[in-house]
Amino acid sequence: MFMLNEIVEHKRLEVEEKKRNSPLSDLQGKLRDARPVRDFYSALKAPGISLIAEIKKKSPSKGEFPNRLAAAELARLYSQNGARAISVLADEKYFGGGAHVVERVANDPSVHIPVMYKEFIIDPYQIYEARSIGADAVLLIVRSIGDTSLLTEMIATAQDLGMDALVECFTAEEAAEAVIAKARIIGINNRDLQSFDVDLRRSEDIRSIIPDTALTVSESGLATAADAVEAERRGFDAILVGEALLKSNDITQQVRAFAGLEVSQHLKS
Ligand SMILES: O=P(O)(O)OC[C@@H](O)[C@@H](O)c1c[nH]c2ccccc12
Repeated sequence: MFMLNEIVEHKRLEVEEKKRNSPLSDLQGKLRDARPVRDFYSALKAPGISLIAEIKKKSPSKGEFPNRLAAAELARLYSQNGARAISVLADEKYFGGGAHVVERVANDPSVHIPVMYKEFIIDPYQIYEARSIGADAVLLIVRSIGDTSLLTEMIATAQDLGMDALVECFTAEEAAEAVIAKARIIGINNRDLQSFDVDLRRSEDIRSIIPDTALTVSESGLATAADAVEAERRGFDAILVGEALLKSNDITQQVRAFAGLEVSQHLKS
């Protein structure tokens, strides 16, 4: 079975269990006490390429990442070195994250940049969960939602709660669907979640069909700061980077390089 299908099937069971343990009405009650929303859209729109730095322990394609820092420490390091937003994996089984990890990062007093709840969202319930634990944005994967009217409803739900949605696509058809569903931020995943192949060029072709009214994010497989410069040159507003930061033995330096704060050695001369 393709990996994305397997994850989504498992997610349905998880969401049913979460709903039994804390019904939607409980989450709605918690919304009042959630920390105020930080503006993800404006963070990405700021001049220059915006780095969304990711926190995850492992992934189905890469296994465990060597980094040993706790999530909140990583988040502080990201935010102090030029990242404009943080993406935290909420999925536990496949990515080693969890809602509690998102909650810890989003409520850390030293983290001042917006936090995205990175999850395989298939039910509006998860969007309420994201806000109730202090997240500022959610990821919506067109392929796992699989229905334009549900996608439209979920984008609206996120916005009603004051959050933004990063709507992720793999193909031109999915990008067109995101536009129809009124996505304001559209991510193009360079890695196919079924085959795991990374193709940075394909995302440029897809980007060209997205109107300028939406912000665009190049996601996955960016390996060096030169890839960030290239994404900017191709007109992307932001990049989403995980592995290249998490496996670096100088994370501070690597974050600064992707954020455009350091000129890399070979460009200096
Ligand atoms: O670690 P990378 O290759 O820099 O990729 C980060 C991010 O784009 C990737 O984790 C991702 C993008 N979309 C997803 C959807 C689900 C899980 C993971 C992802």
